[in-house]
Amino acid sequence: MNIVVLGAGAWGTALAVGAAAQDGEFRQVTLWARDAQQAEDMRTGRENRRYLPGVTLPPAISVADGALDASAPFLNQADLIVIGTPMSGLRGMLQTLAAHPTPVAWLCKGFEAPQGGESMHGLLGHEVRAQVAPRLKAGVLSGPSFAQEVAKGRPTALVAASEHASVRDMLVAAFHSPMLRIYANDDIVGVEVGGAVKNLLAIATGLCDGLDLGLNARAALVTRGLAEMTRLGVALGARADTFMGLSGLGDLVLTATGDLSRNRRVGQLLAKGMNLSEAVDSLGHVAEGVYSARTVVQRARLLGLDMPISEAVVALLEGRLRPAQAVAALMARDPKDEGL
Ligand SMILES: NC(=O)c1ccc[n+]([C@@H]2O[C@H](COP(=O)([O-])OP(=O)(O)OC[C@H]3O[C@@H](n4cnc5c(N)ncnc54)[C@H](O)[C@@H]3O)[C@@H](O)[C@H]2O)c1
Ligand SMILES: O=P(O)(O)OC[C@H](O)CO
Repeated sequence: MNIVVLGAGAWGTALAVGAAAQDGEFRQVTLWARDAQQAEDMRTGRENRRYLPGVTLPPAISVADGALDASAPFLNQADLIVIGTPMSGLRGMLQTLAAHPTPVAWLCKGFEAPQGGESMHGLLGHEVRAQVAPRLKAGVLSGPSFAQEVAKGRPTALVAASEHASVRDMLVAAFHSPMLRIYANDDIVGVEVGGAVKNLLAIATGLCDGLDLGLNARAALVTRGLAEMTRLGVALGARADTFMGLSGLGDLVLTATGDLSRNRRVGQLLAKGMNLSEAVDSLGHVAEGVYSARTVVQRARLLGLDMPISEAVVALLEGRLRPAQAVAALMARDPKDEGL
């Protein structure tokens, strides 16, 4: 099987390693980086020192770079093309691949930043695809997964979501292995809402832990955050049970509690008094929740939904509330019934 991964950040590299390390079947993996210097460094050192240090690139990985052209031979030879960029790179990649017959999957989790001004709202990956590449057979690979653990072969379960069975099947064939279980799901709306909203909630729990508010408070945020995620997803057309799965509850638990999370780290740093741009710059990696949060709230408001935790996170990121004020605002809300 021939797999191409476009984007050599932490997660694209980890999945390239996961696919290339499989025994018993011929695998050729091409890892494309937009930065020629980074690509040369990976070729010579057999390591992605910038984004995934300490992990050796297996021989089955070849590294490509240069301007990405839809007619590049390595793209035409692929059985599966995986887009490993952040949400900010997805639209351009899908435009480039729009006429390709090969199945495509993206890895990014979030809402794209609004295109065309602040009054517009951002889109999920499948909505961007519908706009720019409607004929492309595509889907998303999501679920609880820190790149460093996958690259080291630690047990992980993911979900492959697409409306096309052929894309789900191709993702399972490409990545399912003894250490990496891939479940299939046809609810791409639910899977994408889960991946986007859990990032914002991880900022909230990072803040909660950074302020030392306690484990009770964190459990409350995770549980009521799951209710917000489900509320938004169902209103956008998802199935409620998807939020009990890997891309919903699973990824929320991982990201909201795991110290490898960059989104959680942003919340912890804000709690310590760092400003947002310093916190983001200190990561060296993307934290999608920072860029998606406003769209989560915007879309919830358009649908008439109440999402108080998400509202508090946006107020905090925009500097309208300080950390302690955000907590006070959440606790001061009127009593209500528990349900969704
Ligand atoms: N790191 C993880 O553990 C992990 C796990 C699951 C999902 N994700 C998601 O995967 C996506 C990528 O995360 P990451 O951790 O690999 O990010 P990262 O910050 O480690 O790397 C991002 C990479 O994308 C490249 N890039 C950015 N814009 C690009 C563009 N327009 N064209 C080409 N390349 C571009 C950068 O040069 C960099 O190599 C995010 O949406 C993230 O939420 C990450
Ligand atoms: O480090 P984060 O917060 O971007 O989270 C990484 C993955 O999405 C966890 O599943």
